[in-house]
Amino acid sequence: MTKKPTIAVIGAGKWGQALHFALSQKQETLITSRTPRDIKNFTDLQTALNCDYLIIAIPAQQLKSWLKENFVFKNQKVLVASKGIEASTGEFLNEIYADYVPSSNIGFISGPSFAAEVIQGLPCALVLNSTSKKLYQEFKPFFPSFIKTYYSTDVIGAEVAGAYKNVLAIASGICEGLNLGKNAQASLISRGLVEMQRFGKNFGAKKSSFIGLSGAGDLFLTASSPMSRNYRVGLGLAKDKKLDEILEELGEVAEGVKTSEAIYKLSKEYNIYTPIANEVKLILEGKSPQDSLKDLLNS
Ligand SMILES: NC(=O)C1=CN([C@@H]2O[C@H](COP(=O)(O)OP(=O)(O)OC[C@H]3O[C@@H](n4cnc5c(N)ncnc54)[C@H](O)[C@@H]3O)[C@@H](O)[C@H]2O)C=CC1
Ligand SMILES: O=C(CO)COP(=O)(O)O
Repeated sequence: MTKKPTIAVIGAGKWGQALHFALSQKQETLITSRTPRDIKNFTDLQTALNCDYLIIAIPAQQLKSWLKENFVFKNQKVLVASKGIEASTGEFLNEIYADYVPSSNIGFISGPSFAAEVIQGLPCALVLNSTSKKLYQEFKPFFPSFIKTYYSTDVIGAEVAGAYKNVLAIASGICEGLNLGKNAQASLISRGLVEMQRFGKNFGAKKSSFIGLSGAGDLFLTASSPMSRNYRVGLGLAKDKKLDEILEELGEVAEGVKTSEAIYKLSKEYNIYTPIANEVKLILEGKSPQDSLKDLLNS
C-alpha cells in the first residue's frame, strides 16, 4: 500500500491558520509555529519539516534567518505563502529560497485572499506559480472546493505583484485617510498597477500576471479595504500617527512597510521609475503625506 502524503503549514499567523483551515477540509494537515498554539493538529517544527508537502507562511523579512536556522531540504515540495521583498538585500523570496529548495520543488501562492475570509470558507481564487506544472498538479488536489486554483509559470510576476500591492495599499489607505476622494483613489490604484508592471518587467515578469488575479486582483482587494493591514497603516499615517504606534496597534505584519524600502533600493539600482512606492517609503520615514501628494501631482 502506498503511504498517504503528509502536509504541514509552517507559521501560524493569520494566513498560515487560514491555509491550514482550508487544506484540512480534504486531508489531515499539520501546523507549526515558534510558540505552541491551541490548534487541531498542531505539531513541532521537526515533525512538520519531515512532511512531504510544506506551505510556509512566515513574514518575508524573517524568512532568510528562519531558513538558515531551521530548514533542511529532504526533497519536500514547498508552497510559499509570504508576500514581500527582503529589505536589507533587495532579494526576491525565490532568490532566497533558491539556496535551499530546487525550482522544481517550489511554488508561490498569489491572488486576492484575505485570511479572514478564507478561514470562513468563503469562495476565492488563487494562483500557484511554479516552473514545475507537476508541482502544481500535486498541490492542486489539497485545496478545498471553495478555492479555485490557477497555474502560472510566472514566479517573478507573482512575487512582484504580491509584494508591490502591499505598498500601494498603504498609499491607498493614506488617500482614504486624507479624504482625497474616489477619483484620486482610482487614479492612484490604476497608476500603481502601471508602476508595479513597469517594475516587474525589469525583472522578467509577464504583463499578463499584472492584469490577472496576482496583480489587479490582489491590488484591487488590498488597496480598497480596511480589512488590509497595509491599508490600515496608510489610514494611520494620514491621521499623523507615528509608525511605531500604528504597527503596535496592528499587532500583525504589514509587509508593505519594509517592501517599500526594498523597492526604493531596487528602483535606484536599476533606474526604474517608481514614484508612488518612493513616496510611500518617504512618508514612512516622516515626510508629510500632503507634501507627497503635491510631489506626485507635479511629477
Ligand atoms: N493575512 C492575510 O490575509 C494574508 C497574508 N499573506 C502573507 O503571509 C505572510 C504571513 O502573514 P500573516 O500570517 O497574515 O501574518 P501574522 O502577523 O498574522 O503572523 C505572522 C506569523 O509569522 C510568525 N513569525 C514571525 N517571525 C518569525 C520568525 N522569525 N520565525 C518563525 N516565525 C515567525 C509569527 O509567529 C506569526 O505566527 C505575510 O508575508 C503576508 O503578506 C498573504 C496572503 C494573505
Ligand atoms: O495579501 C493579502 C490579501 O491578498 C493581505 O493583505 P494585508 O497583509 O494588507 O492584510
